[in-house]
Amino acid sequence: MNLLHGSKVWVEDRDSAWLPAEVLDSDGNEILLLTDSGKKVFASKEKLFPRDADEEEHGGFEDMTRLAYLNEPGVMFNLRRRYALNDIYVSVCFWIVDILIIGKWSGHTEVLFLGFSSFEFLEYGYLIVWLTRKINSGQLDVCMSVKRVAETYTGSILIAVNPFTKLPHLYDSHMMEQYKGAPLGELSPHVFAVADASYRAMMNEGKSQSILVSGESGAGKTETTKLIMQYLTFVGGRAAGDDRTVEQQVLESNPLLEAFGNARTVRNDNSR
Ligand SMILES: Nc1ncnc2c1ncn2[C@@H]1O[C@H](COP(=O)(O)OP(=O)(O)OP(=O)(O)O)[C@@H](O)[C@H]1O
Repeated sequence: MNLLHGSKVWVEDRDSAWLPAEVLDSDGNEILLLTDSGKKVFASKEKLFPRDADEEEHGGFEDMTRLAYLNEPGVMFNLRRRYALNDIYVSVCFWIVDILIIGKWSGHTEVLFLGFSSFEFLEYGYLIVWLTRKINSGQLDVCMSVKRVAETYTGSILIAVNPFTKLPHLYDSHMMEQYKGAPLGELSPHVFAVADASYRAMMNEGKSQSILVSGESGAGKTETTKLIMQYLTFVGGRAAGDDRTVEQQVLESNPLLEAFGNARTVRNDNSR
């Protein structure tokens, strides 16, 4: 990592977890930093993370893979910025980026067609590393052209930050209508987008789908699952021969769900 005078970094802090800071002096074993709050602190090189100060200007990225540095403080800061605007959902999208490379090897023109995951591509400058390795090992003499030819969507993780407050505008019928049939990634990240994608996959492929909702106690798993069920009842309609709507049927099963395994935890007094 570049630690010249003026380099932007993240430094660990006991109260705020991470603080934005700038390098003042990197000559000694310990790096001297000036935090954004005006404090001078020393920190060892291994404990610092690079920071892109330009990204701090706007309200955060919907897709975390757009961050210049996908490190812990960068991710936390992005979530915090979006949370401050009541944008509680953020996605981490995976794409396969297809790259066409034209190069020369032993006087012959070589055309290579390669697929990189968006993570490799964005986080590690993987392509540069890969090309350098090819050239160093004599597998490529000259690289003449590199072109990004296609991007294929492969999967997505949705991160939800518990708002601990009611945000009805996020879940009303207008919102459900918007996400109905919209390709994943076209609209802002949302639990309805994930529910819709799995519903479409089930209908189109005729196969069962799974949505994994994971998090610590009190993170919002039960609320998220209820929202998924609400959305599925909205798009699912009613089974032939049953007068009850799917929504009625699911809601009728809720007291049963709630009757099992209720146990208060330190993080959640409504744990189940
Ligand atoms: N999307 C949301 N909107 C508003 N409030 C929420 C949301 N998600 C969670 N909450 C709040 O957080 C509380 C805890 O959420 P929830 O019961 O879903 O957690 P959990 O992950 O299921 O916890 P446990 O593992 O302990 O059962 C809820 O009672 C609710 O007040």
